[in-house]
Amino acid sequence: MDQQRPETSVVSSANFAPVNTPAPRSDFLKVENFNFYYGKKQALYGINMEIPERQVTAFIGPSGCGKSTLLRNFNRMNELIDGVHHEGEIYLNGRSIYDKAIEVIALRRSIGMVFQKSNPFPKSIYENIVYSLRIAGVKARSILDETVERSLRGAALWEEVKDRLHDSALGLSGGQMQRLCIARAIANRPEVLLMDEPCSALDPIATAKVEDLIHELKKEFTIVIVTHNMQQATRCSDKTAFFYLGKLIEFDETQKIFTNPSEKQTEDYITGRFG
Ligand SMILES: Nc1ncnc2c1ncn2[C@@H]1O[C@H](COP(=O)(O)OP(=O)(O)OP(=O)(O)O)[C@@H](O)[C@H]1O
Repeated sequence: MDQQRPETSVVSSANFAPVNTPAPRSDFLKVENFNFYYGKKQALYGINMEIPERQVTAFIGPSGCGKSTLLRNFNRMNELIDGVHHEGEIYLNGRSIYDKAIEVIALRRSIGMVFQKSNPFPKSIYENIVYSLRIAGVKARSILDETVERSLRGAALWEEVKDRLHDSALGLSGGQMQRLCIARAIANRPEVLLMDEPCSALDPIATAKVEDLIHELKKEFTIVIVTHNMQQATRCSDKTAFFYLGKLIEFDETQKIFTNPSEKQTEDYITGRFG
């Protein structure tokens, strides 16, 4: 999918600030009449939404309402589960992610994912970052080194680890490991970054660092974050989607959702009356 990246999206390796980037698309990720089933159990019902480019979109809602299921459909991760099927469409930058010409591995490179629990490989910090480049056969030291520095700077981790790049990633703190996983995801220069409760295992200081990072990263990436933390949604996101029982109840500007929601169910949820 790399050929779909705008050619003008030149990135400064120092701060990831885009230069001469064209106007962002309001429907960069587009979900159309989407239903999803685990076997006979339907988990998502008739989802329609347009996720804007280079903004942060938060998914909120009570446990089991389908937030992670939708997130995992964006890079077709759910297809790894036996017996699942879907109806409807998801488009990335105007192109169906189910297009037969699209390789799922390339799609997952374009749509990176960071999980609730950080999952670094039991390898050095350096090797964690260059892992997918090595699989792709990249050998040039200069490219590998540049990718490591760019990605670690992008994940606000470079200064903390630049002198121990060849130490095990497992020796990092929990917050550093999570930023390493973000660095690993952005090493592939994805178009979208999916984050499934990325701070739920972190202390408040590490959480604040990841939230600051999200603000920086949205200059370059389209971000979708699942969170149970209402304050986090208000601090980090531009738009918020509220899900309940597999349905998208309301999707709007974050400020509107949290100050003047249109739906009673949204209001009940954000005021803590259920869920
Ligand atoms: N692998 C699976 N097999 C069968 N059912 C599943 C599977 N994963 C999720 N489900 C079901 O799909 C529904 C939606 O789950 P999902 O994990 O997407 O919700 P969620 O909103 O992300 O929840 P949480 O906030 O607790 O992570 C739930 O009823 C859940 O039990």
